Amino acid sequence: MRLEDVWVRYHRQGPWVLRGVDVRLGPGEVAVVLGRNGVGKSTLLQVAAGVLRPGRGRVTDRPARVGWVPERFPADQPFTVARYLTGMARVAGLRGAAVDEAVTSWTDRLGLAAFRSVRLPELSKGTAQKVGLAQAMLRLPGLLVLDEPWEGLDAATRELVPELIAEVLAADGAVLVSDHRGETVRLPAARRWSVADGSLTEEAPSADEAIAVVEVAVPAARVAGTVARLRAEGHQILRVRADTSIGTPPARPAAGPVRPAGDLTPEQPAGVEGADVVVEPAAGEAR
Ligand SMILES: Nc1ncnc2c1ncn2[C@@H]1O[C@H](COP(=O)(O)OP(=O)(O)OP(=O)(O)O)[C@@H](O)[C@H]1O
Repeated sequence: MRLEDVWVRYHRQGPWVLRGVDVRLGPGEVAVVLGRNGVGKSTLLQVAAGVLRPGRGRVTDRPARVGWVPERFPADQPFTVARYLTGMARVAGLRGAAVDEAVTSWTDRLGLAAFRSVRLPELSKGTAQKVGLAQAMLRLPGLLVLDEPWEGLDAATRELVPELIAEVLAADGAVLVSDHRGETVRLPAARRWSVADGSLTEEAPSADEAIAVVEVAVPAARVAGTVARLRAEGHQILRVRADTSIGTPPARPAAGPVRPAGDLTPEQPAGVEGADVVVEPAAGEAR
């Protein structure tokens, strides 16, 4: 997705909140939008999500499926949690049994099972925020936009946010997230975009730290999950390769043909006995 020379103001004669923002976010990338209160972070996110049209400029290559989680979930709607999420699943294009499956699985995962028949206006702010997260994830989005997602959430759900982000990234989606609480230390691999005076600047990763490469061996069946988790923790995945020379548990059944080293990608881990994941810590990570 790309923002091309994006200008935004809220009134015809009002001040420009964003002035000529030009930035690109690729598949599998996460960016954190930083800046002081009122500087325009939410404005930028709304433009990226497609809920606000820029006065000038344009957004190109936005993925078809966007998950948008506003800073405050609009809970003043006369639906129960289940009715609302069912409707949102249909809006997201799910049909038949997939609708109930998605609603059940996301309400379970976000601790909303006990609230399925509760009306939205009766929810606490934190519970309503969880409904906001659930509706964005009902169908895995190609772009997930989260405005201050940690705000008002309980500790367990705060822990879950990086996991959801990792799942979108693992499927080659992109994620944009704003943060003024410093919670995005949980996303050390994220690009950092700073908004000030209507402009966006990207903070360069610190280049003065030594980098080490760590090789990790995992069962082939767990490669995709391991890669997603390491990425979410901020590590850069350099390579995934098959390696039969590493001690294999004797009870393990013989596998199919083993691909040569270098033949695997994190997205295509199948068909090997075991695999090495070579990771490198993200720049700036404490060691
Ligand atoms: N709907 C609106 N109508 C008029 N002005 C608005 C509107 N929404 C935002 N603004 C103004 O645009 C500017 C940027 O607001 P925005 O919410 O994007 O900032 P922010 O960086 O996300 O702030 P915060 O960290 O407090 O959420 C602010 O001056 C704000 O008052």
